[in-house]
This record gives sequence, structure tokens and C-alpha cells, in this order.
Amino acid sequence: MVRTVEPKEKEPVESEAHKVLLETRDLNVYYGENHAVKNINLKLYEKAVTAFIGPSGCGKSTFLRCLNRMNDTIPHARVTGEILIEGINVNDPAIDAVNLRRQVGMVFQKPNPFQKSIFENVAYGPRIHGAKNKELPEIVEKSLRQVGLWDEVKDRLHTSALQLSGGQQQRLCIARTIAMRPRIILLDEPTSALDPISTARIEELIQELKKEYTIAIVTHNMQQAARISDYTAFFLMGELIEYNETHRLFTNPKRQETENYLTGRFG
Ligand SMILES: Nc1ncnc2c1ncn2[C@@H]1O[C@H](COP(=O)(O)OP(=O)(O)OP(=O)(O)O)[C@@H](O)[C@H]1O
Repeated sequence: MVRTVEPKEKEPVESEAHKVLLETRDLNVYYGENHAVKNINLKLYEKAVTAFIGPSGCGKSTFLRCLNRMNDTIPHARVTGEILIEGINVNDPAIDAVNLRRQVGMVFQKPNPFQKSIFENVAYGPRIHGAKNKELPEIVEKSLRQVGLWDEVKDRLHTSALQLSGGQQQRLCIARTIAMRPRIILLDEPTSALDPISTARIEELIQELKKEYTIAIVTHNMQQAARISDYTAFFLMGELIEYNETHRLFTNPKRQETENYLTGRFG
């Protein structure tokens, strides 16, 4: 049977508030035979929060990981199409992936601080990228202040990061990322391992960080997407079904699949 396919809402209403920082064009990801991400055209707007939602296995994390070439580390993953940051294709062989990841930082679901002191966790990246020892205390303090952790840890900077609570560890991981002064921060379900109070703190932090950074977040939690994001992309079975300003997507979805998902009819 031939099914009529409605045109897909692949782009939000052109944003007047934000400039495009990153754009994907016909982005596809294959894991061997599995076509996990299908022809995605999506723009990330500067200094805005974009949420990726959709049922488990729909390709949200795979798509997110492409944006700083984390999929390069998976031997059987193949990426086609383009990812442009201000017109520069990040998959160009001339682009150094390590440098790219300085500009496009990532925070994972499970807090993963290094087995080092709190200070060293934040200082590590800037040091290996050439910051001088005398510059490090200021970088560490500024980064810890930005994530609201400074007052909690300033008297124990040289104790192990692993002694912090889960929520503190996740804020430390965000501090470690922003110490590199990235332009884009990718957050892959950053609160799913945290209690509600720690989650609320991270959500508040994301609102603060978007004044300076462009943020993309994968979340299973639709309420979280509605609370914290400016734009929302709904994925289903590897496809981008609908992308729009968050309040529009939640109040007036254009596609039946989006409405079904938002109303809990599947996923
Ligand atoms: N490293 C991998 N190797 C092979 N297949 C993978 C790998 N990572 C993901 N996949 C497959 O790619 C598809 C998309 O997975 P992905 O993790 O991107 O989805 P997701 O929407 O983020 O799911 P979840 O919400 O459960 O994290 C799934 O079919 C998954 O099994």
C-alpha cells in the first residue's frame, strides 16, 4: 500500500531571536546495516537550548554524538552528509577531531569525573591545551563558579572528585567542559541518573549557561524539554519528524506522530 507522506517540518520558523551556529545537511548514520539516523536537516541556534526528544532507540544520542564526531570512535559507524559550524564542515579530513571537541564539548548521562582531585578535573583540559600553571587557579575558580559549585568545594579542591555527590559530580563535569571555553555544549541525558533536586539545579544551570553557550540536550523527559529548551526536535525511528520552537511543538504539533508521542500514545 502506498502511504501518503505529509511534508515534514524539518526546520523551525526561521529564528529572529537567534543566529544559526550549526547546521546539518542530509546527515545519515549507519551502524553496519542499521540505518540509525536518516537524512537529518537541522539547525542549532546560537545561545539557545535545543532539546532532542523521542522514544528509546530513535537515534537522538547517535545524532548528538555526530556533532562533535564522537561516532569516529565507533569502528562500525559510518556518517554521510554534512555538519557545518559557521559554514565549516566538521567532517572535513583537515579538521582535527580533538580541536573540534574543544569547541563542541560533551557531557554524558552518567557523571564521569576523572579519578583526580576536583581542581585537576577542571584544570586538566586547559593544561593539556597549553594554559600556564599560574593561569589554572583562575580558570578553575571561574568554571566552578559558573556551575554553582565553587562555594561547595572551595575548601576541598585537592580532594578526590569521586567523593562528591552525583549531582555535584555532574556539575563538575559541566565545569570541566566549560573550562575549555567551547561554543557548543552537548548534553546526553545529563540528569537521568540524578535525584529531583540535583536535576533542578542542572536545569537552572542550563538556563544560565545559554547566555554564553549554544546547548543541545537529549532528554527522555518531555517536561524537562518543555521547561528548559527554546527549540525541540522530535525523532522517531531515525527520522526527524518535527522541529519547531518548543512552545509551538508542545502546544500545536503539526504531525500526528508528534501529537501521539506528546500525549503518551506511544514511546
Ligand atoms: N555503538 C553502537 N553500535 C551499534 N548500534 C548502535 C550503537 N549505538 C546505537 N546503536 C543503534 O542505533 C539506533 C539508535 O540508537 P541511539 O542510542 O542513538 O537512540 P536514542 O534515541 O538515543 O536511544 P535512547 O533514548 O535509548 O538512548 C538503535 O537502533 C541502536 O541500537
